[in-house]
Amino acid sequence: MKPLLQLDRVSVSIPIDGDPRRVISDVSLDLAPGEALGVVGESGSGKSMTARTVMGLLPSGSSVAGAVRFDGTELYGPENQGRAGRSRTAAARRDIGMVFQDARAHLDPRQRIGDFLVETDRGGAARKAAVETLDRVGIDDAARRMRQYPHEMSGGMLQRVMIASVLLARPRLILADEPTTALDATTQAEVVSLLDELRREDGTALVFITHDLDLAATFCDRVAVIYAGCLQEVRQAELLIRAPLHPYTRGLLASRPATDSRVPRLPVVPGRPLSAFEAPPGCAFAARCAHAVDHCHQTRPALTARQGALVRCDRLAAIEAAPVPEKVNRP
Ligand SMILES: Nc1ncnc2c1ncn2[C@@H]1O[C@H](COP(=O)(O)OP(=O)(O)OP(=O)(O)O)[C@@H](O)[C@H]1O
Repeated sequence: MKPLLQLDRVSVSIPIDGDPRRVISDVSLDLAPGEALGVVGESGSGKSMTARTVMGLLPSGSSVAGAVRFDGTELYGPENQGRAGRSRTAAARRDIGMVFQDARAHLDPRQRIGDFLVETDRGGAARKAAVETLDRVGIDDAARRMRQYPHEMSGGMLQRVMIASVLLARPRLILADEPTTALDATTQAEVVSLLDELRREDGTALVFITHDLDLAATFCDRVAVIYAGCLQEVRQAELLIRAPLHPYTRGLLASRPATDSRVPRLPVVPGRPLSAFEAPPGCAFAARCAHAVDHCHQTRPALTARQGALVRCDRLAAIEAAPVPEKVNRP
């Protein structure tokens, strides 16, 4: 099937303290219409920047190499030049919605929910659609809620409002960037189930960005694991959990808490995660990898097809001899 979203060897640099710094390194990913893709990695690995690249929300002075295509239209790339290119890009992006981590930070505290959802010059039909959509995302008494301000609602409700605002634009792709991280565990589960239900009903594709590999694997068809701005493994979700290939994926799985989702996550994988611009020339993960040999520190592995996965590791033959890690219980 023709991909809806395609990242083709995408690298991104943003200005940090005045200098261009690489935050995404050579990422290639395809997403089919209606597919849910989890993007998982530790803090600073470039997950948000990947979504921001697709949305055109990079800081000014950023540069993008490679190509990003949405439904055949280049959002970045050699074809996307000049005024005509920019207007095609803007039109294509109207079919993409984004849900951010902290809904409250994206809402104007002085604006009523109804005015946020419906531009003032739009008529009664638009208001009716907004009320229906609030109802659909599980907000009771939606007509009354339209008149309320953000401070009158909980974080979970505001995230539902954000989801409603995205749905009102009838997107074909939703980018959800840690949409539940700011919420308590019960509300988290409700919001994730809601996103899952809505996208299945509407046939919308979803990119679900999270630290939580289990959560991504539960709700997504495939999961991409990213480290230091670089795609390390992408695979069908169930297989990735059951038979991870990359040592980093194995490490993420081994260091998750056993069952209780209220327990804070253990620090994943010993050592500190790196940003792309800090990564050494060889394998970005080599410094933290128990299987690394000299070669790994010198040569960056290519993304290679293996057992239905794409994986970036030159030591797989050696690692396959090692057992899949068990869950580690809390001390
Ligand atoms: N506004 C910014 N100014 C400077 N550096 C930034 C900015 N935003 C992100 N970065 C840097 O870009 C790199 C990638 O960050 P990104 O936010 O994409 O990571 P992430 O995987 O989404 O992390 P998190 O889970 O913490 O949100 C990191 O090194 C981060 O420090």
